[in-house]
Amino acid sequence: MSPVVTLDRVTKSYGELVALDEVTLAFPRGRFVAVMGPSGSGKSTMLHCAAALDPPTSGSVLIGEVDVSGLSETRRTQLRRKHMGFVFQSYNLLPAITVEDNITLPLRLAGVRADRDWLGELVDELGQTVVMVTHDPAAAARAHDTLVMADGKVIEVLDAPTPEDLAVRLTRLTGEPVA
Ligand SMILES: Nc1ncnc2c1ncn2[C@@H]1O[C@H](COP(=O)(O)OP(=O)(O)OP(=O)(O)O)[C@@H](O)[C@H]1O
Repeated sequence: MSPVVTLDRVTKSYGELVALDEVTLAFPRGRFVAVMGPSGSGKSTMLHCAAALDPPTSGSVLIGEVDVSGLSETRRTQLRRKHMGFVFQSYNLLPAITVEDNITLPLRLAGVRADRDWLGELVDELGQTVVMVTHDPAAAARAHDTLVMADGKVIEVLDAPTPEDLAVRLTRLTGEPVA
């Protein structure tokens, strides 16, 4: 069963730049959550902190009961391999293997065989949590909830928005029409 991921006042700074600004939120078990927002709003930074890829500058990240913010790189890697699957934008995918294999790669690196019959039913049947960063309102509208980010903050949490709702909100934020 996938754990709930909780961010409590998580800030990530790169020098003077505050990429993530005191973000507090929870990714509940069994939810499919989309993350939208203008380029540079902090979507990837938030996801990297939530998935224990990067440690926050301040605040805490809990994966289940475990506070991962102060863990060593080695411990974070062990935790990721057990609990997380990743599909990055194309530059980070391994092109020779399938999407399914990309998702289960961390599990297999940890020496665990993924049961093929379980894959796909992940969210609805097994309570897996899926977080998807996208610029596509139609893709985000397939999620249960959509987080909208701007300037390192989560400015809205929308419950089952339509693609049109999302396009209007993003156009307001970016000043450019969203397809
Ligand atoms: N490793 C880094 N070093 C310095 N600045 C960074 C680093 N990673 C991200 N940033 C900065 O942090 C801010 C947030 O970046 P982030 O990649 O999280 O935005 P994003 O919303 O995912 O953008 P995009 O939609 O373009 O992928 C940006 O100003 C970015 O330049």
